Amino acid sequence: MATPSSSSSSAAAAGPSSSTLPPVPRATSVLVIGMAGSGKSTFAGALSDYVSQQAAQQQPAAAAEVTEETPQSSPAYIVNLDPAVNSLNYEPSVDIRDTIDYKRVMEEYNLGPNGGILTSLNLFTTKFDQVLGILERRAAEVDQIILDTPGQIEIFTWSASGTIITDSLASAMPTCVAYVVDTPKTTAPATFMSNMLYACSIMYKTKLPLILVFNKIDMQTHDFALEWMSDFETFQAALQKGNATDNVDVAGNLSGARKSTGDGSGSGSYMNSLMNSMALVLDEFYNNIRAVGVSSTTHEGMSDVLSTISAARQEYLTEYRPELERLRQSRVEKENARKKEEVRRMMKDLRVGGKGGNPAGGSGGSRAEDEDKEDPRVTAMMRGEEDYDGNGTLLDPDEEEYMGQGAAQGQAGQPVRRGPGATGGISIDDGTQWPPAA
Ligand SMILES: Nc1nc2c(ncn2[C@@H]2O[C@H](COP(=O)(O)OP(=O)(O)OP(=O)(O)O)[C@@H](O)[C@H]2O)c(=O)[nH]1
Repeated sequence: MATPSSSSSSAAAAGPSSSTLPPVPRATSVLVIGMAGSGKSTFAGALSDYVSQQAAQQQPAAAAEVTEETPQSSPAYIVNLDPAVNSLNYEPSVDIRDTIDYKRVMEEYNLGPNGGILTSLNLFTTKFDQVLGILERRAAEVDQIILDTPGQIEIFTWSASGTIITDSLASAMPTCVAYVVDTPKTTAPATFMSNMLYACSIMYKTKLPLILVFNKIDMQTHDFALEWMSDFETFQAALQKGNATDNVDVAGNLSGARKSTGDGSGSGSYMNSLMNSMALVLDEFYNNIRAVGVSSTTHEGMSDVLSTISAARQEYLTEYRPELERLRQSRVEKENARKKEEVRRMMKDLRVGGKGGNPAGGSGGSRAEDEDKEDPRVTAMMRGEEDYDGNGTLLDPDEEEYMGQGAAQGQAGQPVRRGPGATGGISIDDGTQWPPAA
């Protein structure tokens, strides 16, 4: 839930009105990503329920002192992006299954289950601009927009459609990734390390604030994970207790079949030393990452999740958004420079063989000087200062307006004809003719 303080700081971070980005909306979008069965859907539904309960509790109390500026909590908005899910523990506001029939996609394209999910997501992404339009409207009314992703993690994280969805969302509103970890299944050092490397790669790829959500803490506390992340030596000690793939219970005892050899090397010594090195590499990741423990079934830890989402929103505003703004600005500048260069080349071409007049505004100076000068008409058109019909609408060549424009430039009120059999050519009002007369 975005707190009042986060809302006001969002407005401040929205930056000057010259920003090329849309204003910062009230909502934060949360992309729920995680390994199959980690509890993504259960977590998405639980988060939404929790936000609704909070809203219900807060609103009667706030009713007496409500002003127009008071931000009100409201239920989250959920998007289901998993086309293959059978049943959900929440009612999605937007559901990929309403648009795409995953089983039919499999039949039509002769695909297996994963190919079917990927193709369904690709097809859905072609409509994502419409979905984004809906989400942008909703972003003014709710605090959270939760997106539940497909079960197979790589279908979303390593596909073009996943990237398009993530990037579009992140350009429209504050966005963070909630990386859901199945805590009871992560007590083996090797599984833990794999999960952390995956989370790190997602953060690296999306560049978005990431929250590690240790789920299912009703079954297994996540304290061991926090300890491994904050103290390298405890992770090393867990490795030395035995094979890296053996589970370590809460008290640090091995629960796997193979027990420690007692010599401290463990049976997979190459793997252990590799993981030792990787744990050191991940140190920087651990130092800066936000981690929370939650039970999606009992709602334990949900309030921590909400405050962590608020912190992630702040990180988006202070780090991701300025970078996005800078990239947009440089893209706009490059595009303007490209257009300017094209116009300059076009004007140069028009001068070739032209009679006397210089459409680029030259007036007898050297050619190099003329090339550097801007034609005021062109400059005005590029800046949109002149009455210029370049509004993106395709002009119908048969329409009067178009013929009229030609007629103004053609001979004796005759429209200019182009293409095969054209006789008029292009005439510029200072007398230059293209193509030049033979
Ligand atoms: N005990 C407990 N079980 C949970 C919790 N969260 C999810 N589960 C269970 O874990 C199983 C998988 O949960 P889902 O929400 O379907 O997981 P998912 O990641 O969305 O699954 P896929 O999308 O199919 O990969 C279900 O049986 C849930 O009931 C939790 O916090 N505690």
